[in-house]
This record gives sequence, C-alpha cells and structure tokens, in this order.
Amino acid sequence: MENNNAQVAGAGGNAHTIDPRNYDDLLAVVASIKEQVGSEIAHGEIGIICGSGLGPIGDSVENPTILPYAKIPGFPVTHVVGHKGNLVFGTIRGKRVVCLQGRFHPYEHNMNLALCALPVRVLHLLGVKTLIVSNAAGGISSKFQYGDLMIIKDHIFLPALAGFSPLVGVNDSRFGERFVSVHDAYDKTYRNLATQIAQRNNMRLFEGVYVMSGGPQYESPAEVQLFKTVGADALGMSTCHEVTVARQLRNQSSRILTHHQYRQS
Ligand SMILES: O=P(O)(O)O[C@H]1O[C@H](CO)[C@@H](O)[C@H]1O
Ligand code: HPA
Repeated sequence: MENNNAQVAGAGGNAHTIDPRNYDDLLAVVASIKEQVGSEIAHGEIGIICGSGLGPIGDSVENPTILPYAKIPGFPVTHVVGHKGNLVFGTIRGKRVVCLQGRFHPYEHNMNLALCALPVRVLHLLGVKTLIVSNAAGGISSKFQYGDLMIIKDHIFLPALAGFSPLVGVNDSRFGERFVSVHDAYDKTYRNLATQIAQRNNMRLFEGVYVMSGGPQYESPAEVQLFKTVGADALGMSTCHEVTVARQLRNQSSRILTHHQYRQS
C-alpha cells in the first residue's frame, strides 16, 4: 500500500507531513486551526460535509469565518469541481456548525482513505458531536425520479470490503476501538426527523442504501444491475469512509461516558 502520510503545503508555503492515523498529529492540525480563527470560533456542535454541488450549504452559514484548507498545515487539498476547499465556522439557526465546503475522495488521493477521512477526526477534536454528510449520487432504485432526495439508512462500503478501510493500519486507541460496529451508523432519530420535515413540506424523500465504489469511472450498466440485485438504492464515490471514522469516534465517546458512569456508581 502507499505511504499513509500527507505531504501538503501548509500556511506560509512550508511543507508539512502528518499521519492521519496519529492523534498527536491531528492535535497539531487542530491547534493550527484554533490559532488562525481563535478558539471561540473554532468550536462546533454540528459538522456538515458538503457533497458535489452542495457547497451552497456552506454559503448559508451565518456570521461565517472561512479558513481555506490550503492554510491548514497537513490538510489535504480538493481537486473535484464543485468542492471549494474551505472550512466554514458559524451558526445555522442558532446552532454552532463547522462546514466542510469540499470533501476528499479516495480516487483523488491514491485510495488513502484515512487521509480522506481526516476532517472527521478534526471535527471531533473541535467538539463536533453530530455529523451531517451529504453527497450527489446516481439513483439505482426504480422508485426514484431525477432530483429526488434519499436519506441513507445503511451502506455498502465496497472499497472497505476489498481492504481499503480508513481503519486499516496502526490504530491509535485515542480515536476508538480497533473493531468498530457500523450498525445504526445512520441515526434513526435524525432520519425520522428528516422524513417528518419532508412530509410537512411535500417533498419527495426516500430512505435507502448507499453503495460507495472506488470510482472515478461511473458504473457500467452491468455493475448498476449488480448493485440493484444486492439491495443498493444509490451509488456514489464518497461518504462511507467518513461515516466509518465517525462511528469509531462515537464508540469512543460512549466508551468514555461508560467509564465516567462506572466511576460515579
Ligand atoms: O460524493 P460527492 O462528493 O457528492 O461526489 C460525487 O460526485 C462525483 C461524481 O460526479 C463523485 O466524486 C461522487 O462521489
Ligand atoms: O451515478 C453515479 N455513480 C457514482 N457516483 C456518482 N455521483 C453522482 N452520480 C454518480
């Protein structure tokens, strides 16, 4: 496999190497963000990852403070059209958000999934507890019409099934357990809330299974048929690596909570 370290031009043009699996390296990334925007601002409750064409979500952040990825030593760069490459701090309807205007796709980073999921670990270290992940995907389900919205209820993470998981390699236990359950990775309470809101607003919204391929080529008709047969509803080249890393962090939070409760009892 390829080198897992990220060689990126940081603020001031200094080359900076970090390992996206190393907790201390990510603390340094977070320290740089806090230094540049201030600790007060560099804090969020909700993280939002904008998919292709969904960057305007970031433009709707109120009182925004914008930090380009290129100014964060160790942060990867995004090359995909429609992904601006900014961290946006601010509020949406009174909630503190940190918005990623631009995500990292494994096909643009030599299938280095840990590097592509690095922003999720950074969001966690900035205090984020809830992650909203969006993407543009191809519809497989025959129920879908062009432009329909789908809430992901589960996924098929094809690259990980072939050994390309962001959790492969040395596990720094400060991020969480070695073995991570992805049951209920997509929160049922939020899914129900989204469905209710869609119903109230007469919007077409479905729940379905998202399949992530490695890309960057789109799928052949035979591949689409294969995914349909195994129960997938939509196809894309992102999201699952971010959700898997988030899930490991969620397990870590609940583990800490369990210890805390244990000590109190
Ligand atoms: O998943 P997002 O980032 O929305 O991007 C989607 O759009 C690109 C293909 O047009 C692929 O990268 C696919 O994954
Ligand atoms: O049909 C698709 N396949 C994979 N990724 C995509 N992203 C948008 N549409 C598609």
